[in-house]
This record gives sequence, structure tokens and C-alpha cells, in this order.
Amino acid sequence: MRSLVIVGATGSIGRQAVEVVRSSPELRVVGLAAGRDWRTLLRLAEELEVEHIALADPEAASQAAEHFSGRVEAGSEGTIALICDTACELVLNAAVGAAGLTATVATLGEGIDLALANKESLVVAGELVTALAEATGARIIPVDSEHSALFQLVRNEPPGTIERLVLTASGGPFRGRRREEIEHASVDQALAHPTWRMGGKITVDSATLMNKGLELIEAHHLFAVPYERLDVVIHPQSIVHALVELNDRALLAHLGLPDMRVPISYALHYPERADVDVPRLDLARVGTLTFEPPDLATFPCLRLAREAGIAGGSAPCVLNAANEVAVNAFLAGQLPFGRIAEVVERTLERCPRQPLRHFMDVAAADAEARRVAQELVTAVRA
Ligand SMILES: NC(=O)C1=CN([C@@H]2O[C@H](COP(=O)(O)OP(=O)(O)OC[C@H]3O[C@@H](n4cnc5c(N)ncnc54)[C@H](OP(=O)(O)O)[C@@H]3O)[C@@H](O)[C@H]2O)C=CC1
Ligand SMILES: CC(=O)[C@@H](O)[C@H](O)COP(=O)(O)O
Ligand SMILES: [Mn+2]
Repeated sequence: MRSLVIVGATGSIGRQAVEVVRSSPELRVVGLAAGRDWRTLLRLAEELEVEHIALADPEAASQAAEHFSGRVEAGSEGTIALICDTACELVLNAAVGAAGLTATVATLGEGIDLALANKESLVVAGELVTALAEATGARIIPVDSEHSALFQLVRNEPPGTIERLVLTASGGPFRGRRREEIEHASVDQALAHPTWRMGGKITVDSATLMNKGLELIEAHHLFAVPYERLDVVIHPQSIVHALVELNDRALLAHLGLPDMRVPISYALHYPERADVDVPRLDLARVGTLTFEPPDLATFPCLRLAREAGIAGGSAPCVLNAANEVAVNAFLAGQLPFGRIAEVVERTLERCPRQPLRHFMDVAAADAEARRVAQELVTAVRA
């Protein structure tokens, strides 16, 4: 039996993780954390008989405390306390955004294995995060579908045989459209992802292709592969999740229906595999799998992310912070879809690259980039 804390339990990944737990006798949840949705968190805690929870939002935490007989932690310190005090063996980090870095650092710092959905942790502080894991011996098991696929593909290959990692991208709802056609796309259009059902922020990132840019940086840190050996190919069916090219030019691919319960289950049971109650992939029924290059002119976020990754230091952190501000503004109806990339690009120009020597440097770079990006968003609105 493996004891598990789920951070971001009320979200898309968190709720699917609970589904996996429900059908797994191997997993026992001992702690749950979320941002502010205390009602859902209490419902989950009751169902899973969890006595220790945390809410990042202090107001939500005090509401929860009035209705919960167990222990309620508040704020980001509360998430840390939950992770440190529950004596869990594994943490699933399914929080959204750079705010998820707190749980990542607390988990790895305690030497606890981390099932990582929160890709932003690796984007904003990849070197520091992987160094911390190395120092404490904790393992990072990716949950992101492409990285889970790569993790499984590279596992048994001898050292020196892997030449290239390829991430697939659905292309999002605006694949095949020209830039001027999507400049004023609505929130509903951006949220209409063709293949995956996910939270709002990542769904918008898929529509701008920033998601694939963040995933390039995530892959760079997870697999220690330089950017020139990381590729993206558009694959609208989302059946092939990733490919690995070997030195003999063989390409290994990982296939499956687009269902996050599969990579979640893999990460939570690793290194074992458990049965997952999802439909079988019937390739004859799928019929056609297609691939095309990404359109970098229409979707500049992918180029910006690659450039920020190559620049290193604070650049990926600035990219991420600006993107979070811009995506939130878009979702709130305060920024046109077509200006998201522009806010990110201008913020990168105005926040010179700094070295990130400590997590405190990450927090400072993140805060400054948010300030600059917010100014740019306000200027667009004026
Ligand atoms: N959804 C998917 O299929 C995939 C998601 N991912 C990644 O997984 C992460 C989660 O995505 P998704 O589930 O879609 O997002 P959702 O928006 O659906 O859920 C986000 C979760 O994060 C919680 N949260 C917000 N702020 C904090 C905080 N400060 N501390 C703790 N928890 C917090 C929210 O709590 P509350 O609701 O209470 O505010 C919620 O539980 C993202 O990094 C995303 O990129 C990766 C691959 C696929
Ligand atoms: C399910 C998952 O892993 C997402 O990150 C997915 O990759 C999003 O789809 P896109 O390929 O459109 O970005
Ligand atoms: Mn992904």
C-alpha cells in the first residue's frame, strides 16, 4: 500500500487521480490540497477518509475549518506542512501554474517521490528542481502525457543510443488557421480543445502552442537532452504521445487514447503497472494518423518558449509568469487572444536574463515578470 498526497486535488488531473485511486487497492490517500475550492476538497476528503487537508487560499481554509473535523492547513506554508507531516511516500503535484513550485520543492526537499503534472515547476526552476531531487534521492515521475510516454520509451535504452526526443502536439482548436483569423478568438473557441478535456489554463496554452513550448523545457530538464535534439510534431489525433529516435534511426512511439488516467496511473504505481479501466485503442477504427510541422508564424509562443529555454537562467521563468498573466487576462475578457504572445515577448524583452542560483531568485524573477506583464496587459486595455 502506497500513501499518497494529492496537491491540486479539485482540478482536472486531481479528480482523475481520485478516479485512479478509487479502483486501486495499492493506493491510500493521506492528504489533499487545493487552491480555494474548499467544498469540493471536503467532499473528496470525506469520500477518501482523509483527515489532513490544505488550502492555499487562507479564506477558503477558514471556511473549510468550520465544516471539517480533521486538520486544515492554510496558505502555501500549509501545503508544505501537509506534505511534511503526513509521512507520505508519494506526492502527486497537480496544481496549476508556478504556484505549484512550492509543493514540488517541499516534496523533493523531504526526499519524497514526486508524480509531477505541474510542468510549470520544471519550466520556472528546472535546474534547481532537478538538483534538489538528485541531492535528496527523490524521484520525479512525469504525469504529463508526452513526458510519461518518453519516460517509458527511454527506460530500457542503453546509454548513448538516444538521438532525439519528439513531442506530439494536437495543434489545438486553431490548427490550420491564419494569425489574423484567430486574433480575436473567443474564450469558448480557445477552450474547445479537439482531443483532451483539461483545466482552463492549459487548454488556452494548447490553443497558443505555449503548452508545447513549456513541454519542450519540461523535457529538457526531465531527460537532460539539449534543445537541438528536442522536436515537436503536430499530430491532430493525439494517439501517438511521443517518439524517441535512436542511433540506428529506429523511431519508438508510445500510443494510447487521449485519457490522462493512463499516465496518472502509471506515475502513481511506478515502477509497477496497474489495470486501468479505459477503452482499448482500436487502430483499425482510428484508421488514419497524420503528422505535420508546427506553424510558428501563427503560433509564436512555441518559438518564444524554445528561445527562452535555450537562453536559460530566468528567461523560462519570465516566459511562464508573463504567459500566466496574459492567459488569465484573456480568460477574464481583458486581452485579445492574439495579444497573448505579444505580452510574453515584450515581457521577455523588458526583463533581462538573470542567473537563478536559489529558489529566492526564482520568486524575484517571477514577481518582476508578473508586474511587467500586468502593465503591458493594462496598456492594451487602455
Ligand atoms: N488537465 C490535464 O489533462 C493536464 C494537465 N497538466 C498539468 O497539470 C497541472 C494541473 O492542470 P489541470 O488539472 O488541468 O488544472 P485545473 O485548473 O483543472 O486544476 C488546478 C488545480 O490546482 C489547484 N491550485 C491552484 N492554485 C493552487 C495552489 N497555490 N496550491 C495548491 N493547489 C492549487 C486548484 O485548486 P482550486 O480549484 O481549489 O482553486 C486545482 O485543484 C497544470 O500544471 C497542467 O499544465 C499536464 C498534462 C495534462
Ligand atoms: C494531456 C496533455 O498531456 C496535455 O499537455 C496535452 O498535451 C495538451 O494538448 P496539446 O498537444 O494540444 O498541447
Ligand atoms: Mn502534455
